[in-house]
Amino acid sequence: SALERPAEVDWFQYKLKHVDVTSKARRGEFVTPHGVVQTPAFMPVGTQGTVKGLEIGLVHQTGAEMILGNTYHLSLRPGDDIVAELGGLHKFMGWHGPILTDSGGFQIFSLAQMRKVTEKEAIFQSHIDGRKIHLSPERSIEIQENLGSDIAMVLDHVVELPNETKVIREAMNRSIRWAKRCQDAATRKDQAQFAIVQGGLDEGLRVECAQRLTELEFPGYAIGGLSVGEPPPEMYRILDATCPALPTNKPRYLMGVGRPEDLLEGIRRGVDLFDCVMPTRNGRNALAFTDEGTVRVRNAKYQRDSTPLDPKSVPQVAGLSRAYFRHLFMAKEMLGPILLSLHNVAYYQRLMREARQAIEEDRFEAYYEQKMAGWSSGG
Ligand SMILES: CNc1nc2cc(C(=O)NN)ccc2[nH]1
Repeated sequence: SALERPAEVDWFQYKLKHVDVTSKARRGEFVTPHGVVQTPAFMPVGTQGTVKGLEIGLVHQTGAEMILGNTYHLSLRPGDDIVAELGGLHKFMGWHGPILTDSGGFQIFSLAQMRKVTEKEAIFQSHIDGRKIHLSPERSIEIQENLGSDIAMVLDHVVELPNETKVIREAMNRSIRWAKRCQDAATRKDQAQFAIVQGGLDEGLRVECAQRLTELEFPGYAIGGLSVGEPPPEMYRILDATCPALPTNKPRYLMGVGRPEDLLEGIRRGVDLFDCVMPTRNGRNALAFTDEGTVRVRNAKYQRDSTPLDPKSVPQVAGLSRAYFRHLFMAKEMLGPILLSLHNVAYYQRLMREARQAIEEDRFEAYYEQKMAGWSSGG
């Protein structure tokens, strides 16, 4: 209702609240029509209108404030027209907080078969039934407006790495032209578009791309085309070059990242927002994140281990033994993937809460050192 929705005038204004004196870590917040997002923040991925394995109330319990939906998947099934007819994605999945939808650019590169990219659009075959799909900047925005997300990502041309500089530059230039076309295609005032910086692992291209997209004055900026197999230090090198080239009064979103250590490495370089399938995908595959590193709960050494997986986890998990988790996965019980996905998403949210607190108290570097030491301790 109007009572709960923040005033329109505040929508999508990023407020930089504090910069940690020991690093480039930022504490901020931004307002969307479905609520405020405290940053740094991690978005659980809800690809097909569900954060896999988690009833939506559990997603809320973890402390997540914004979730991600995939344009490519939802447009194929059930269809963005059907979601629109049923009141939009918030109502469809029962999540009434902020939603960010990606544009499909990454799925073209990572998922679809027989793809062809022209100046007009990307053409590819559905991975569900092989149907030919045309995805243009205009169509991507139309889908995201049908879904009714609060933040829509522009459609960009993601190319695989490593690649020739000429190919990366041409894809980057096309992505900038497509970003403008997305801006021109917008019809909803209650949806903001974030631009996406591309440019491969070339610092010069990344800075040029960031500058040219900044001139188009988007409310937020993503750094895309990373975490696609490059060594982590290469990703950090690109962040070192790209973050300073982006406006300080707009959110910075690192797409598809990452492991807990990648989140802290991103935050200390000035990144505000993350999304990644790792907490849920690894949860389904019996891998738990803890302050002492990852725990493969199927490992035989846990067969008689009465110790809790993580005493600081959510109540549903904190009292259960490692032996019980091993049993659930060995017995292929559904509860295994469900509880470990819940634990991992809650772990990522606790990490973000601790990071926000550390930035406010100007001790982020010390917090970073302490977490890195714990993760490499092999607990
Ligand atoms: C898991 N790695 C990973 N890299 C990504 C890059 C993009 C991107 O550039 N979209 N335009 C999106 C999601 C990603 N996930």
